[in-house]
Amino acid sequence: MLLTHILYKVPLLSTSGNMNVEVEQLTMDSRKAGPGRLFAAVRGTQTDGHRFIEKAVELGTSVILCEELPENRADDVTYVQVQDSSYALGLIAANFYDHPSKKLKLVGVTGTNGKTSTATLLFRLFRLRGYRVGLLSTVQNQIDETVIPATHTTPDTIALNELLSRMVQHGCSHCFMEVSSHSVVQHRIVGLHFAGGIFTNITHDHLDFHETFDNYIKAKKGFFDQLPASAFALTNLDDKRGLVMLQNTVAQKESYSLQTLGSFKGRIMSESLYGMQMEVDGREVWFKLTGRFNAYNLLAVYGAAILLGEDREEVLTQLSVLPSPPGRFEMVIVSNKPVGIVDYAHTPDALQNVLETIAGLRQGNEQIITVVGCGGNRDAAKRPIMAEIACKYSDRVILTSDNPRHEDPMAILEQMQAGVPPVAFKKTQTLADRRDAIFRAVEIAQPNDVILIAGKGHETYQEIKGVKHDFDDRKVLREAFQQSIAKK
Ligand SMILES: CC(=O)N[C@H]1[C@@H](OP(=O)(O)OP(=O)(O)OC[C@H]2O[C@@H](n3ccc(=O)[nH]c3=O)[C@H](O)[C@@H]2O)O[C@H](CO)[C@@H](O)[C@@H]1O[C@H](C)C(=O)N[C@@H](C)C(=O)N[C@H](CCC(=O)O)C(=O)O
Ligand SMILES: Nc1ncnc2c1ncn2[C@@H]1O[C@H](COP(=O)(O)OP(=O)(O)OP(=O)(O)O)[C@@H](O)[C@H]1O
Ligand SMILES: N[C@H](CCC[C@H](N)C(=O)O)C(=O)O
Ligand SMILES: [Mg+2]
Repeated sequence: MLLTHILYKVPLLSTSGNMNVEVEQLTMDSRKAGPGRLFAAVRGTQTDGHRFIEKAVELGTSVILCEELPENRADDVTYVQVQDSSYALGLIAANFYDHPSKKLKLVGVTGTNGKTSTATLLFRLFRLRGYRVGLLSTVQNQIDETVIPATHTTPDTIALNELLSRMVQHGCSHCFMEVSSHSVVQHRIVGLHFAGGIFTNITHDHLDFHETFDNYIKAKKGFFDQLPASAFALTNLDDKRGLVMLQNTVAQKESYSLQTLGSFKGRIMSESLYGMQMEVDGREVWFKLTGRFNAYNLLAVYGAAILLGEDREEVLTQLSVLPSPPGRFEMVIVSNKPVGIVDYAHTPDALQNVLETIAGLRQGNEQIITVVGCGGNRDAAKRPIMAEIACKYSDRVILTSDNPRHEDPMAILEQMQAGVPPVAFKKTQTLADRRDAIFRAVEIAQPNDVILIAGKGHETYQEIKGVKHDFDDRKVLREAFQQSIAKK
């Protein structure tokens, strides 16, 4: 595509060189630069892409997008100077791929917890309704049946537009995507045309990145601020910040609630570990999902489907057969063994929700045994809080490693231990090896107990010092159950 076409509506500060050059590929990584390519120099958290402009030029790159022009410029290279490279790159990527987001109905889900659950349920519901659908989520990206591994919750702006254009080529009518707060701040979603936005909730997370809770709220709100008037903005009225999100949006304001009157109203009538009965807009429905947090997810999915023009009755019937998304309250059951639950709860709020749900469904004197850890190189403030929550709701707690990444596992565990109240010392144990921790939980459990393995959900690896080792909580738990059967 011609550079001049790619730059349509991009605010430019200056340009130098041939503007009629053809661009065949976009990249923000100098290592992938080369002839026929545009390299966007983006300022990151670790380094500054501007430092690699020379490298990109050496590799024969045709066009450089940057905020500061280098002093020594190559004659055969075109330089485009903009105020903000990542913002400009959003517009450029949308132009380059010919605005795929306008050719399908794109719905974004944002919030601290529930994005994957809500987006995945919407994807499955619309597949069930016979549409061709796309999904961009933490667990995986999908174009109908084709799975494309995900590296981020929200892909970078180039990958995002490329995936959307593949969805359009495949004939997808809808795409449901997670919008992480990082993606809003890093302008990954600039230039996208949304048909709708959903807010789930906001609680403590990612303060390592956003620094203050206010910045974090602003990041989430930034998504609704950029929605067009043709879109719907569906918010959770029961969240303290639900209305703030919609304060400045020009989109059609809609809401859902379990507590007050919203556009979509729900009520839990009864629940068990295996499902729940809800009243949704006056209709009674049994869902395979359980827990108050899932009642919110289901209500958001129902609301979005109706706002997208689907039939109420049909939507509820189809929603009632959907299972939990992978690693979200996923049951691992081996005969005569305790109930195992693998859940991606990796924030204080999520852990509290899951444990409250389990505690609420307890029938008699079953014990709740929780295995939990916290990821390295991520928000450290949540570590003691998560340990405290685990102790509050569980009869036994095993503190273990999540993805230590580049941190010392024991140092993370010490920070978690700081949150264990003295009265809970006796019931708490620390085993840094996650496999050992899961086996230990099975060893101490009685047949009716519930074992919660929290934090990693669908993940199939454990990241230690930059290396991803095979690890799947569900498989390890199943192995532990089987070994305990074999021992008897
Ligand atoms: C903190 C963060 O979000 N980092 C993301 C960000 O990296 P960065 O801006 O820090 O990049 P950097 O390493 O400083 O480099 C700056 C620029 O120089 C370029 N570079 C660098 C080296 C080189 O030799 N040549 C070169 O051109 C890089 O390609 C980059 O464009 O932009 C990169 C490219 O898009 C991402 O891969 C990277 O994600 C890292 C891997 C990450 O872990 N991100 C997490 C925190 C994240 O984004 N998570 C959210 C979900 C959170 C949630 O809701 O749970 C997500 O959306 O996934
Ligand atoms: N609506 C909700 N409110 C609160 N907690 C939830 C909700 N939905 C799910 N959870 C809990 O939070 C965990 C993460 O859920 P999910 O993966 O859907 O969130 P997410 O927003 O996609 O997270 P991430 O930011 O890591 O992408 C689940 O395993 C569950 O314990
Ligand atoms: N998207 C989240 C996932 C955290 C999952 C948890 N298992 C961990 O590794 O901390 C993040 O990157 O912060
Ligand atoms: Mg997610």
